[in-house]
Amino acid sequence: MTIAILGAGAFGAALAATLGRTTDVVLWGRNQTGRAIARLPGIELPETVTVTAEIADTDAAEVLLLALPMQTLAPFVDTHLARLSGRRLVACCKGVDLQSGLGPVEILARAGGPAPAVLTGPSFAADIAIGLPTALTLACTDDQLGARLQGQLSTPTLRLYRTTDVIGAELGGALKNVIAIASGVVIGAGLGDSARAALMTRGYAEMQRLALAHGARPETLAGLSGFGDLVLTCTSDHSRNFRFGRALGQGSAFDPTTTVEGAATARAVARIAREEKIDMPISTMVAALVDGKIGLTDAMQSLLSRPLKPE
Ligand SMILES: NC(=O)C1=CN([C@@H]2O[C@H](COP(=O)(O)OP(=O)(O)OC[C@H]3O[C@@H](n4cnc5c(N)ncnc54)[C@H](O)[C@@H]3O)[C@@H](O)[C@H]2O)C=CC1
Ligand SMILES: O=C(CO)COP(=O)(O)O
Repeated sequence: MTIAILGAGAFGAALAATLGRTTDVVLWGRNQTGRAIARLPGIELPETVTVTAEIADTDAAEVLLLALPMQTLAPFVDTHLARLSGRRLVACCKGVDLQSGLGPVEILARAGGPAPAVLTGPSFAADIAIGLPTALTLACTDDQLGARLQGQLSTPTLRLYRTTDVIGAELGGALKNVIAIASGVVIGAGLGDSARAALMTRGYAEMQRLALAHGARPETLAGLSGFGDLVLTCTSDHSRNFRFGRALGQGSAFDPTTTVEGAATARAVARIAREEKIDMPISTMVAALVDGKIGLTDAMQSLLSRPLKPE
């Protein structure tokens, strides 16, 4: 069997590195030259991985993993619709499309193939690539297909759990990035670990509020794709979302070419919360901070002065 990975960034390359230990992989990057991966330096891909800049090389693969930044997914699918049509697709991105408010699986469904899946959960690319133990969620509404993918995409060090709750898995992965930015802000502004714990907990409450309103199951939010990834991303210096928030909190510069999924997703979530009247104070504040519509002091004041209420 051959698996194709579209997107030779950090996550795509990490998946290629681990999947290449058990199967043939084609890793496609739009500007890829040679085998070195710019976004994941120092990783040597196994011989089973073909690295290419020619997208037609992915045409024979049984499964296609799309490891692209969320805001590029919809235009990518539209551009390559004929090529993706009817294929077995797995989204490997975390976020909400700013333009449409859709998650990655609904966007992949445009290609009209078997039920698309999403692979999400707590994992840093660098950890997966060097074979450190990692557990992720594979979500697919078709459980038979999900079970097949679970087997095909698990490796000795990458353990996949399965669910049919696609909405819950997608929203957990999208929303935790927004809360990770907020956690970074708290740490960057010197507010301390206690404040971060409070923020993560209240952030988790608002993740659940939005996800359950959209039909997610609570146990999915409590699993790897929700709680698990929230913990990882809010507490680790390896997270780009956390580091971006920390730079905001410190008032320091941040490399604008870094992929920070939570920034656009915060804007999308703030809009959804407003339209659907769902109380999402932290995500709304992150969107305002990212867009420079509010300063740090006002943001903190506004969160701390909310009416007291039962937990
Ligand atoms: N890096 C990590 O540790 C993890 C990342 N993810 C998710 O994976 C997704 C991708 O992130 P990374 O690989 O980390 O980002 P990255 O910044 O390392 O790489 C993104 C790649 O996408 C390519 N790309 C951008 N726009 C494109 C387009 N229009 N067409 C084709 N290629 C395009 C870039 O050239 C780059 O190679 C994100 O949604 C992220 O949340 C998920 C788990 C772990
Ligand atoms: O999603 C991730 C970990 O699960 C990667 O986090 P960052 O995108 O914040 O680096």
